[in-house]
Amino acid sequence: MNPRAWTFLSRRSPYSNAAWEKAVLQSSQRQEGGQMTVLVTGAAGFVGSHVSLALKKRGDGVVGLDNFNDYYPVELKRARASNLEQAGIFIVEGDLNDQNLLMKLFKLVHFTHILHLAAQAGVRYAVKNPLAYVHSNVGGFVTLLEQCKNSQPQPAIVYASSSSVYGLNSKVPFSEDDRTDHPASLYAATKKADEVLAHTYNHIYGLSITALRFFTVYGPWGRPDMAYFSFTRNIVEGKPITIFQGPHGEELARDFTFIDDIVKGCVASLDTALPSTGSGGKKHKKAQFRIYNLGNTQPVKVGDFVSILEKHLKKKAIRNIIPMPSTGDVMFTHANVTRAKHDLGYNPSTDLSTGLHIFVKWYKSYYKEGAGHEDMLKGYKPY
Ligand SMILES: NC(=O)c1ccc[n+]([C@@H]2O[C@H](COP(=O)([O-])OP(=O)(O)OC[C@H]3O[C@@H](n4cnc5c(N)ncnc54)[C@H](O)[C@@H]3O)[C@@H](O)[C@H]2O)c1
Ligand SMILES: O=C(O)[C@H]1O[C@H](OP(=O)(O)OP(=O)(O)OC[C@H]2O[C@@H](n3ccc(=O)[nH]c3=O)[C@H](O)[C@@H]2O)[C@H](O)[C@@H](O)[C@@H]1O
Repeated sequence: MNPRAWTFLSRRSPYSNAAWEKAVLQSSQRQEGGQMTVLVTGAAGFVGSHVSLALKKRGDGVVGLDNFNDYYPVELKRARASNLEQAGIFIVEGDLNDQNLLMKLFKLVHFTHILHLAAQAGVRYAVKNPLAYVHSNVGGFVTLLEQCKNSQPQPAIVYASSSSVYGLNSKVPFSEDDRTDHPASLYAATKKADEVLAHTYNHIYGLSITALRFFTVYGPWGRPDMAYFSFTRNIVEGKPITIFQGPHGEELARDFTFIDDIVKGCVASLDTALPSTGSGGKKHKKAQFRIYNLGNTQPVKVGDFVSILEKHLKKKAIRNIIPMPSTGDVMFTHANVTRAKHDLGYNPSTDLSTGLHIFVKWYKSYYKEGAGHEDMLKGYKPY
C-alpha cells in the first residue's frame, strides 16, 4: 500500500478495518538490519517523530500511536506525521486510554519494544488543566502497562520521565539517586508517579522498564509551547518576551539538551534493554529496571540563552523581566549523566549555540519568516 494513502486512513477511527490492519502490519515490518519491532507512543510529537525516523532508518519496524490533541497546533503534528508516512511509518490515531485499540494493536503485531513518549507535557500548563496530565500521564500509562503485562511475550519498555522529578532538589548536578519526592508542579508529580508505577509493574509482573529523565529538549520540529520556540517567534515578530526571575532577582537556568543527543540516548536504551521476564501476567524472575538522566550537563541562564538566540536571529529581543509566576518552575536543572555514559555510551555532543543555530535555520525555512506563522500559538495561554 502506498504510504500516501495513510493520512486519510489514520484519521479514520474504526480500527477493525482491513486497510487499517494492512497499514499497521506494513509499518511494523523490519527491513534489512532491523532488530526490533517498536511501538512509539507520541510519534507525532517532537521527540517521538525524531526517534521514530531514526529507528526506521536503521531497519527497525516502527508503528506510531498518537491522539493528535490540540495542546499546541495540530498542524505541526500533522506535518511531522507526514514526514513519518513518507518514511513508511504509519501512525495509529487514538488515545492511550483506549483499551480496545491497544488490545487490537498488540494482537496484530508482536512488539518487541515500546518507546513510550506520549504524555501531556509542559510544566506551567498543569495549573490550567491538571486533569489532562492525570488522563494521559497516569491513566494512559497504566492502560499501556496493563496491556504490556498481559502480552505474551511481554515487550521491553523505555519511556520518558523528566528532569522535573528532581523538583526542589538543590544538590547539583542532579544524580539518579537524589531525592525525587518534592515535586514543584503537578506535571512533575505525574512523572514521578510514572516512575513509581513503573517500578510496581516491574516488581509484580517482570516488565523490563527503563525511565529516561530528559532535560529541557530543543531542536527542529520542536514544541511551540517551549521557551526557545515561543521566544524565537516573538523576536522575529518584534514582540516582547517574558523572562522569569527568582524571588531575589536570581536568573533561572536550564540544562538545555539538543534533540539529536536525546535520540541517541533513546535508541541506546532500546538497544540495551533486556527482555521482560513475565508471561500471562506473572513474573518468572527479576526483570531489568533502570533510570537515566539524559541532559547536556552544561546549564545556561535563560538570559544568556536569549542572547544566543538573538545572535542567530540577528535581532534583539524586547526583554520583559518579571517575577516567576507560581506555576511550578524550578530555579535550575543540571544533569549528571555518568550512569548513562557508562551503560548507554551516551555522550551529549551539541552545545547550545550550535543547536540553536540548527533550530533557527529550521524555524525560518518552516515558517518562511514573516508569513504563515500567525496562528502558531493560537489559543495557547499556559499561565
Ligand atoms: N521536550 C522536553 O523538553 C521534555 C523534557 C522532559 C520530558 N519530556 C517528555 O518526553 C515526552 C515527549 O515530549 P515531547 O516534547 O515530544 O512532547 P509532545 O507534546 O511534542 O509529544 C507528545 C505526544 O503525545 C501525544 N499524546 C498526548 N497524550 C496522549 C494520549 N493520551 N494518547 C495518545 N497520544 C497522546 C500528543 O499528541 C503529542 O503528539 C513526553 O513524555 C514529555 O513529558 C519532554
Ligand atoms: O526538562 C524537563 O523535564 C521539562 O523541560 C521543559 O520544561 P522547561 O524547562 O520549563 O522548558 P521551557 O518551557 O522551554 O522553559 C525554559 C526556561 O525558560 C523559562 N521561561 C519560560 C517561558 C517564559 O515565558 N519565560 C521564561 O523565562 C522557564 O522558567 C525555564 O527556566 C518541557 O516543557 C517539559 O515538558 C519537560 O518535562
